[in-house]
Amino acid sequence: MKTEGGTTEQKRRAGEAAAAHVEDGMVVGLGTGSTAAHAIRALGSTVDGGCEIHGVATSFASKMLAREVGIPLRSLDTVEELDLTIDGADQVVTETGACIKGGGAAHAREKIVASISSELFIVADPSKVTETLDRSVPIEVLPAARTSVTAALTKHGGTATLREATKKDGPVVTDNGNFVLDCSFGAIGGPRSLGETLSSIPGVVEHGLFTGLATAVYVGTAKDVTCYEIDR
Ligand SMILES: O=C[C@H](O)[C@H](O)[C@H](O)COP(=O)(O)O
Repeated sequence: MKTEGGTTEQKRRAGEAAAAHVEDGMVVGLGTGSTAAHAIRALGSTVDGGCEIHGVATSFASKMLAREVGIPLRSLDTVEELDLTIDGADQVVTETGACIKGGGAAHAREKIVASISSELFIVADPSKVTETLDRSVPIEVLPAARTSVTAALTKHGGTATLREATKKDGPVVTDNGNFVLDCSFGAIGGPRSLGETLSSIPGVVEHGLFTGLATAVYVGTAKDVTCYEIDR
């Protein structure tokens, strides 16, 4: 599992602080990645303690971890709404909650789950916090559209690279059977409008720019956690 950047302790504090808000009866979106995994483990302990919740996984990885720690699951294709989702980010602006996600190629399902959640808590370590988003944006594409989408991204000022797998020959294949283009735009001044542009390109399944979704950002440090509440 990807662990670049912050320390395990920072991630654990953020994940556990967010998980502490889960209450009996909630349906909870389970994010993907090394930081969200700490929240999933904390929720497993809550279930062990008698709290009755259901989880909705955003990836095969989070589904396996949720099963391992005993969280009862509902399938994403059966739910209309969720109470709360806890998820990580590759980069986040704490003032607005805008973030880049998809370092683990899970952003398509993550965005569906976030979009139907009353609350979205982003959990992060300090290395993820920025004033301006400027990392590459992961873009999930239909395999047949990788060349046409790459050309469209170039026209929009981006430089796209097909994400290669590390322990398999060829490209990364997402849980949905698609490819991922990592597209650099430099500093992103208007993430919402860039997101709308990306969504309009035929063949794009989903992009990793999340705007207007987060309701709080939890940033864990070595000693404590800071919570930034977002007015969305
Ligand atoms: O596709 C993966 C997700 O968007 C992750 O939530 C994101 O990459 C952050 O992961 P991590 O907490 O491991 O840095």
